[in-house]
Amino acid sequence: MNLDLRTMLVMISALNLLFSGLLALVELHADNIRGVRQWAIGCFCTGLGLSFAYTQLEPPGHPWALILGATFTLAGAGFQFNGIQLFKTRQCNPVIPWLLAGLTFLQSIWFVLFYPDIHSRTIINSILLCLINAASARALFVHIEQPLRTAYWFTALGFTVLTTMFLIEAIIIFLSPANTYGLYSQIPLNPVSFFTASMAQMSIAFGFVLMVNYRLTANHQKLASTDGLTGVMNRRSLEEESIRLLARCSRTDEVLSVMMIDVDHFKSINDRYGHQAGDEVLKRLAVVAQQSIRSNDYLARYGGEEFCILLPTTLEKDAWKLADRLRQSFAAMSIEFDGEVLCSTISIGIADTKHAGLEFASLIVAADKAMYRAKHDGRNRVIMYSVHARA
Ligand SMILES: Nc1nc2c(ncn2[C@@H]2O[C@H](COP(=O)(O)OP(=O)(O)OP(=O)(O)O)[C@@H](O)[C@H]2O)c(=O)[nH]1
Repeated sequence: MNLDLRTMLVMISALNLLFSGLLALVELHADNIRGVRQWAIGCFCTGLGLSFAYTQLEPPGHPWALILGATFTLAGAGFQFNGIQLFKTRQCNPVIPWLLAGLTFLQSIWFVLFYPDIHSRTIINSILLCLINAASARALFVHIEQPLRTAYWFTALGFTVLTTMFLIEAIIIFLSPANTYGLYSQIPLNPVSFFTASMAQMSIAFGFVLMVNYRLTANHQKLASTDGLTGVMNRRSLEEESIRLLARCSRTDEVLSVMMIDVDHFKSINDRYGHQAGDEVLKRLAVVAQQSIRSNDYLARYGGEEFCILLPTTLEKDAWKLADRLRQSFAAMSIEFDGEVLCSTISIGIADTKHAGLEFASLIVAADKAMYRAKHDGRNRVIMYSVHARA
């Protein structure tokens, strides 16, 4: 197969410029997702660098095209690395692309203008590209939740191919006799490395878009399953979770408890201190409740001033102890709002699968019954369905 270097170089530089435009468009609408701008700049620099390199395919190329081609390509790889760090919400060092560009610029000037040596120049460039691409691959080969992991690893694969390719290139050029390597020389290394780099660059750009897409999907899923005021799960996702947990209970004979929590006289808090003060009480209750439960329990805002907690592998009487601790912590709390100090209490009803059955609806009805019994008995207390509320 006779691969034409010029066509490949034109294609890959045009694709990189196109991807930079695409990523710039993605950036416009990817609110809160950091790093996309760096990737757009990175692709632009790489595209520009490769366009300069193109002019070298017909000797004699202009020395400044050589120098600028390498400089922009290295800067592009640096911007891509920084974009990954920002995407991962890590600190990034803005100096990295400039440092890589500066180093490449200086060594290229030296080995092009003052001491022409294509071998040393290409080896140094290949080593720098190998290192920065290895750093990008390393940053992406991490264990994170799916489906983002697929996108990370797909992109990391592109960087790994580039790393390996530049390493092999550096070794081959190092071992080859002087004056036998050139961008335009007819050696098998050039078409192979051009083709591999083109494929890798393309998969990296696709990988970036995939990463943004999966991050946006995850953000939307989180928004759809979270209560906007308190940040805990909403009723819909609690119901989804309950289906899974109750199916496990029926398979394994495990027990599950449900806790319904309702703020006492909440209407009068709203009426006396205002709706925002009421919101603050709900937020503080969510925080205390979250701190009181285990990592495998589920807290959700069930509606208005009502919260619900699912407690897997917990009997009613054990849930009672936890609920009473939560009731006491909340009652002891003073909530400052707008110069006023508010105190509030909660009533809690508890039911478990042993007494109320394996249907989510029947568990909620039972826990609600217990909670209304707590209200009826004077509020600020915890009632178990099996003991006091079963009629
Ligand atoms: N601030 C605020 N108030 C809410 C929210 N959702 C519901 N409410 C209010 O919560 C109040 C609930 O009042 P009620 O159902 O009468 O109950 P209560 O006053 O807590 O009385 P008991 O439950 O019997 O102790 C209503 O006034 C609702 O408007 C919310 O998100 N924020």
